[in-house]
Amino acid sequence: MAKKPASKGRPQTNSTRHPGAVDSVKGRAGRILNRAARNGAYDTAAEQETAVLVAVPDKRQDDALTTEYLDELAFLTETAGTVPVKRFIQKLEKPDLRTYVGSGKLEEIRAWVEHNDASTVIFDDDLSPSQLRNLEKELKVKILDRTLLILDIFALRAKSATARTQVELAQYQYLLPRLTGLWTHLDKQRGGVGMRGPGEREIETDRRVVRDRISLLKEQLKDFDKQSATQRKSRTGLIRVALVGYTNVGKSTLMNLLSRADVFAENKLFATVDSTVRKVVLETMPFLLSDTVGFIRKLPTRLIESFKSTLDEIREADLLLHVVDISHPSFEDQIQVVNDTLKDIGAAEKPVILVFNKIDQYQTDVDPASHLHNVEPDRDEDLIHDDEVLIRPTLEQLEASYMARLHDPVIFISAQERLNIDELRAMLTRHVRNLYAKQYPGQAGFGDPNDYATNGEPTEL
Ligand SMILES: Nc1nc2c(ncn2[C@@H]2O[C@H](COP(=O)(O)OP(=O)(O)OP(=O)(O)O)[C@@H](O)[C@H]2O)c(=O)[nH]1
Ligand SMILES: [Mg+2]
Repeated sequence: MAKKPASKGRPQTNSTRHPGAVDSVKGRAGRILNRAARNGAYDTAAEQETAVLVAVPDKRQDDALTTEYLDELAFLTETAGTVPVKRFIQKLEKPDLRTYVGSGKLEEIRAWVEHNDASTVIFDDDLSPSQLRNLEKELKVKILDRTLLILDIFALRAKSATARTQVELAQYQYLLPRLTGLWTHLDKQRGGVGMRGPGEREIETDRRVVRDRISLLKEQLKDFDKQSATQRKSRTGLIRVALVGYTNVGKSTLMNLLSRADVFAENKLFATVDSTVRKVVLETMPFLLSDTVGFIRKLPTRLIESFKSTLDEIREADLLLHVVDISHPSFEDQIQVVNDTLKDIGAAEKPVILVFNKIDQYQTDVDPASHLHNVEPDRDEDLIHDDEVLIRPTLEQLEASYMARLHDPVIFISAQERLNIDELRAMLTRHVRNLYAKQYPGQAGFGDPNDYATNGEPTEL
């Protein structure tokens, strides 16, 4: 039996957050999207829901890694306001082309879902349009994949017009190839073989409506880009520093600390979707500091690209503060994901300070499955041992090895407990000063805080 989730006190989410489904796309396309949302096909948070998590690791994938990936999926699920209750794992050479898992495992999942009345099944990889359709048909509950789940959290978090437009664009781009399948499916249901429902031409018209919407959103984003480019021009003459890193590592906490700003920080994934820029003054030297959206593994490049305006903050930075949560069991993996993403967006060559955060929380033995505790394991797979702990090197050992190994400057801090913050400030000051000397030689302006009329206080830009 599944452990029933405690739903009391959990946040209730009851909106259909798919954007165009309800209010953006008019006409038949809107109605069809709307119906899809009502059917639950793309609605990720109709009410307090329970979710089954499914992973299909590569046969060679390490079991501890599978646990960590699933743990992250459970954390994402919780962040989206859904309670993960059960996990299924199937090791395969390659996911099944038709239904992602094999037919035996699919039957197991179906039986469990039916017996326990779960409302959603979430897959840890992206599903193809036909996999999504087949799984919906077989399991008869809402099917989500990783991208859709992340998009849903983005939609929940995005506040600024730019961020909302970026999320909406990403959602439509995700949806477009899936519409064809969805409609064919609905049409078939209605008319059966040889049905004379809406013909190809009509479907094509509907798809065009969605494509038009995508073009419109792209145009809007271009306007936003122009505005922010103008804004950025007015800020020339100042060195730009960007906080980057995996999601939930403490970027916003550090931003608040360094700039005395009030940026939303929370123990949830993707607390920050909008980027924030502040002017910070250290030892009378001003510079710009921006807080950005966190990265995560398996984020499709297409999705990253719709966040272009946000990522421009990173691309145009003179220095990156790469924040790492050293207390996380897979922090090294996370560093790699961030470096790969930086490469993807063309920001790999920038100077970096590697900031290892959360040293207060560092333990030598860690549980790699903190979010999976109330999630019933897959009994058929002997992969996850709940009492499994990882034994790690001491913080001193790690510090020594990272200091020796990396070319980039490294610092170990706790933003929350304010450990080593003065050292970080000093390091940052040194680097920013050098950048000024290099980029604005002969310009001594930053020595006088009055030049910038900030009175030493951070300014919202
Ligand atoms: N123990 C500990 N917790 C920290 C530290 N720094 C931040 N946190 C916590 O970690 C969580 C995430 O912090 P955020 O500052 O929101 O992280 P972020 O990198 O901005 O996250 P996203 O915007 O979601 O990508 C919050 O609950 C913080 O309170 C630290 O030094 N030690
Ligand atoms: Mg943040």
